[in-house]
Amino acid sequence: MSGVSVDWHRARELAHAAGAAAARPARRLPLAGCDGATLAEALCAGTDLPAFRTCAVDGWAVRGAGPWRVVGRAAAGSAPPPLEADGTAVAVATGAPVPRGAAAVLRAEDTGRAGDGRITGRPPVRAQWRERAEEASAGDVLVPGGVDVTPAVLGLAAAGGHDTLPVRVAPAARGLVFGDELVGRGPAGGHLLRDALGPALPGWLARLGARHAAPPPQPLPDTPGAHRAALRAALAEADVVCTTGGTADGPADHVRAALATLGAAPVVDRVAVRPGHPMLLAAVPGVAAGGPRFVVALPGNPLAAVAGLLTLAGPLVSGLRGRPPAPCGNLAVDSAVAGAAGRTRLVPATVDPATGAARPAAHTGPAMLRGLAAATGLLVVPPGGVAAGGRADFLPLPLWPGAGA
Ligand SMILES: Nc1nc2c(c(=O)[nH]1)N[C@H]1C(S)=C(S)[C@@H](COP(=O)(O)OP(=O)(O)OC[C@H]3O[C@@H](n4cnc5c(N)ncnc54)[C@H](O)[C@@H]3O)O[C@H]1N2
Ligand code: MOO
Repeated sequence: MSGVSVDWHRARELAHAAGAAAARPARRLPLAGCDGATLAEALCAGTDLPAFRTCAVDGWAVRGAGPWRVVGRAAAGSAPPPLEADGTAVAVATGAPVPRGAAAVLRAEDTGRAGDGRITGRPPVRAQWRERAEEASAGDVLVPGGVDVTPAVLGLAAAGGHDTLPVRVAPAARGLVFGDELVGRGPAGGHLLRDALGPALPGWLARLGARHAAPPPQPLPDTPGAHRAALRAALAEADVVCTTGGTADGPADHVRAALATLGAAPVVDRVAVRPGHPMLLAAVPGVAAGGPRFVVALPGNPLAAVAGLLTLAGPLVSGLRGRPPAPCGNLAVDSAVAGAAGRTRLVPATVDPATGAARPAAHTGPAMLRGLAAATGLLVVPPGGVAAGGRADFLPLPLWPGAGA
């Protein structure tokens, strides 16, 4: 595989389009299986919310002027007796239907008892009930399609009377870390380096909106055979496979050759960006029914790998989930940042809460994670650089599961 470096913004568009074209059809799943999926259609209220006029306090539903004679009791979940005469009251619980004929509901603590046992008190100015349909009428759109199913959306769907939802489930993802020089535990030292990507990949993929089954990847050998075998196995179970290392053209860089043997077709091969230039997105047809699967090959330098994740894997996963890619903001930048000749530069940065300006982090070399760990986004610096006080695009880091990029 070979190719001309693709512009950074264009690479994100191509990755998103590839994902969107391969998005699986929506499925109707029980609520218990929908957390973290994407709502495929608008969620509409199946009933009025609330479905009936509901007591908002524990106390007394009354009719006419007091004092009121107690004629019955309405527990939550049971049909209340009606109030048929002025001067009568029914004991009500929060959540019970307001009895027919009630003019008011009084809080228990605002009432007393007359000597003959009748209820005394003054009806409140504000109704102590929830009006039928005050939150929504049956058929109203509660949540638009295309958004994340969060626990709040699940609760709302249940309140609206739904047992299932039409969703696109999060694509399955698998990370593969290659490098003979890597150790999976303990300190770096001698000629060995601690793997900084295996522990991070599942979390990054979850934040992009994909599911990574445990356990985190462990380092694999830098051999053509190990690449082929690991890619084959991972593609059999995951929609998106993210590899790290072996993307350059050195003697131990095997990912492109391994992908060629699997019949993979490049979607984006090398991006005009620093760090992360040798990144690759390829589609692998025919591995499973229902559309191609994808390999995102990320460079081994840790910050370059994250740059690749946000450039290619983020928009790809958003497309597969039936969502748009995360938009870049555009911020003032509080100090000058040099450009990289002919390439976009991605620089970890924070946003100054007082001024709203982006502040480039320190320690942002391709092999460093220190600047990224403190950052909330990547500043997208054009090839000509940006002057202090100038403006640049800013891609927020996905910092919570499903946030997307
Ligand atoms: N002759 C060329 N050399 C390089 C080029 C090039 O175009 N021509 N590109 C450079 C760029 S840019 C990058 S980025 C890297 C890409 O390297 P690879 O994807 O082939 O990755 P490796 O060579 O395996 O590793 C690079 C670097 O990162 C360290 N590494 C790898 N994996 C991990 C990990 N999981 N945790 C921590 N560190 C890791 C590895 O030890 C190397 O130091 O290539 C440049 N070279
Ligand atoms: O992509 Mo590399 O990280 O520019 O050094």
